[in-house]
Amino acid sequence: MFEIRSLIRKFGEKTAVDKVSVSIPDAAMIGIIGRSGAGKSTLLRILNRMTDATSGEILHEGRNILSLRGADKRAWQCDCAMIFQQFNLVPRMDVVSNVLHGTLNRRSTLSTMFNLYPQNDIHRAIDILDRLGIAEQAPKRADALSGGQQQRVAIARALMQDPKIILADEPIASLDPMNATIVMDSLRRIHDEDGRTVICNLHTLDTARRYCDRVIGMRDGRVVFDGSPEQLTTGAARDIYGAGADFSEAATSTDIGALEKPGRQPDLVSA
Ligand SMILES: Nc1ncnc2c1ncn2[C@@H]1O[C@H](COP(=O)(O)OP(=O)(O)OP(=O)(O)O)[C@@H](O)[C@H]1O
Repeated sequence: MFEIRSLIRKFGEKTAVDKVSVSIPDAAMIGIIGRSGAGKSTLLRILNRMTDATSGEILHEGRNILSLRGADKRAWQCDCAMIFQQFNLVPRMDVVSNVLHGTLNRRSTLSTMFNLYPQNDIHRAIDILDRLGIAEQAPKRADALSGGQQQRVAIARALMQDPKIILADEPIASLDPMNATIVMDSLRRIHDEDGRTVICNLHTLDTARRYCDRVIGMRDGRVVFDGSPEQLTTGAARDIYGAGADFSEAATSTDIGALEKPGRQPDLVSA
């Protein structure tokens, strides 16, 4: 479990994250929603220590992770893998080498320079690709794959780090509905089977409702909603998006919502 306390991040006059306090239990599957500029990416980047906070604390196992330096900071970043909207693969490199990049933090500079990977790591990378249904793509160049396949390679690279937490920043924003479903199914399965915490920034309500056990809504840097998908009514969504009475859920939905949610009753949504 980790606890975010009074987290603030300012960019000049702009407060991107404004006194956010949230507890994240172990093995959680959480969706963060909110309109563009609400502070979702900045929050995830602070969690992973890619961006510094202006003030506040993130407590984990008795330590404030915002104070970690050097090897301790790198160890935290290993425990806390990040997935991005644009996949961030090395396009001209083959798939398996991209996945092996997930081990960079624990390898020597020399072995990295000469692309020398232990046999065990190569087998593990292929096993992870197999788990994600793309083992046959292993020898191909990353840029020869579809967007959905590339995002699964990025997930495989994250799993190579054996992280406790996966932070996914708009992981399906560049994908068509079918590939978005495959990627979200993969993240949910990783959570269910491995007990890893998954925190996803999502810009569509239906995806958050369908895949997450808890939804956090941000508006102007603040947390304005924190509850179950069932509590995320149209009225609550209207508050999060700062919309008027003419707020339409369709504007924040993909076709994923049209699919039946596995093992759940259809969501009852009322204003
Ligand atoms: N490096 C930066 N320099 C200046 N301002 C920034 C920087 N990063 C973010 N911001 C500002 O902070 C606010 C929050 O941005 P952030 O990207 O966290 O929002 P978001 O909810 O993730 O939006 P989106 O879905 O569009 O990515 C925005 O007003 C943004 O312009």
